[in-house]
Amino acid sequence: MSFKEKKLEKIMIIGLGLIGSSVALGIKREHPDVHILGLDRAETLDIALEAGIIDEKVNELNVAEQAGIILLAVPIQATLDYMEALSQLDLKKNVLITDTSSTKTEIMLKAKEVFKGKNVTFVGGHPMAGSHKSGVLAADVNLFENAYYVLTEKNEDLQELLSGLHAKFIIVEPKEHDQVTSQVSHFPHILASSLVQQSDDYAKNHPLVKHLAAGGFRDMTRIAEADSIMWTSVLLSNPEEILGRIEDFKQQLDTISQKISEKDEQAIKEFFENGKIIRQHMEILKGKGAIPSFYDLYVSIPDEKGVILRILALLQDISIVNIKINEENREDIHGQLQISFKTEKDLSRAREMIEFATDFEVEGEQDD
Ligand SMILES: NC(=O)c1ccc[n+]([C@@H]2O[C@H](COP(=O)([O-])OP(=O)(O)OC[C@H]3O[C@@H](n4cnc5c(N)ncnc54)[C@H](O)[C@@H]3O)[C@@H](O)[C@H]2O)c1
Ligand SMILES: O=C(O)C(=O)C[C@]1(C(=O)O)C=C[C@@H](O)C=C1
Repeated sequence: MSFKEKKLEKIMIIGLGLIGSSVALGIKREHPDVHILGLDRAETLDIALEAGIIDEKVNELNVAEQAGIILLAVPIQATLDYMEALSQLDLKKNVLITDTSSTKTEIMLKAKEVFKGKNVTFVGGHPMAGSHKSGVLAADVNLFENAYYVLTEKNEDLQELLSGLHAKFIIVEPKEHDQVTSQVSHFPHILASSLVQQSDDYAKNHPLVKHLAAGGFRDMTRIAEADSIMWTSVLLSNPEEILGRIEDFKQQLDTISQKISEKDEQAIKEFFENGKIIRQHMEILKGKGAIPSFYDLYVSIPDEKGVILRILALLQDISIVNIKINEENREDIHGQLQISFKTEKDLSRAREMIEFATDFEVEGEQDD
């Protein structure tokens, strides 16, 4: 049965939080006539129905027997439980099931176990975009714009269904996925939470810690606000790879500790130079990875009345996607205006206008 025929079927999304709701919005953007069944807690479903994210609330899993495609967007342990439960139902012939979990090895082993010999196609999925926010109220149709969407295998129907997310599909083996995400996602979340807890301990004798933290600390710790249930599930689902990253990081810290103890100026300088070059050449800075997902211009602004309106007036003929003010604790700079554009051309035009009309420091995509 092709997607077109499946599309006449109902799509079921289990878990209408940040990811499930954002996926639903993306599906509807491209396929407004798809009928989406939603399963979640009652209050979440009420919001999702009211917001047009789903078309029908369900509170029984066996309604899945009506669906041609089922998408799981709940924490990993719940995903595993649902896979088990779904395998016991009389699902549609050739039903397509996919998940969004932040790990893949455990999920794919489960799929092999419970759907073996059944008329089910299970494709592991993982959108490499998200937020520290959670829940249906955090839903964002643009969440996956320009982000990678990992699949464990190519599937035309699924990719067509999800085409409205405007993500880039990439096929990755489950084990490799869990190794890579342990480095760029799972371990960073541990670091962020450790850093804020270490700082909280230190603040007991140094209360100014809670006041003097600036943009660097803010950037490093945003994800410490992420959902504890989700991240507990992630760590328990990928323990070996994550423990390996922790051990490796301990060695990194030991190395730099030794250079500091030896006051090895050259080695310390190379340490930071190396980090700078690596970060500048990572895809995330080019808007090709998940974040910042668009083309971002950073304008350092003085603490002057009306300065932001003045900048936006200059850009009134350019399409702006998002504006953010990042506070800075620097003496001469009140903050940094982060202006996001959909295209590099818009960013370049905006940069030219601001540099022509002001003497503000401007940085953008072009800066390698
Ligand atoms: N948050 C991110 O940045 C991100 C990014 C990519 C993938 N993911 C993955 O997406 C999945 C969902 O994460 P999220 O960020 O949307 O979390 P979330 O907390 O925003 O949403 C989870 C939703 O699932 C519901 N839920 C939980 N247990 C349930 C159950 N047993 N039955 C029905 N509904 C249940 C919750 O009520 C909530 O609405 C997770 O597997 C996570 O690993 C998260
Ligand atoms: O953007 C964020 O806040 C995220 O944490 C998203 C993020 C990550 O980058 O680690 C979190 C979990 C996912 O599985 C994928 C992406």
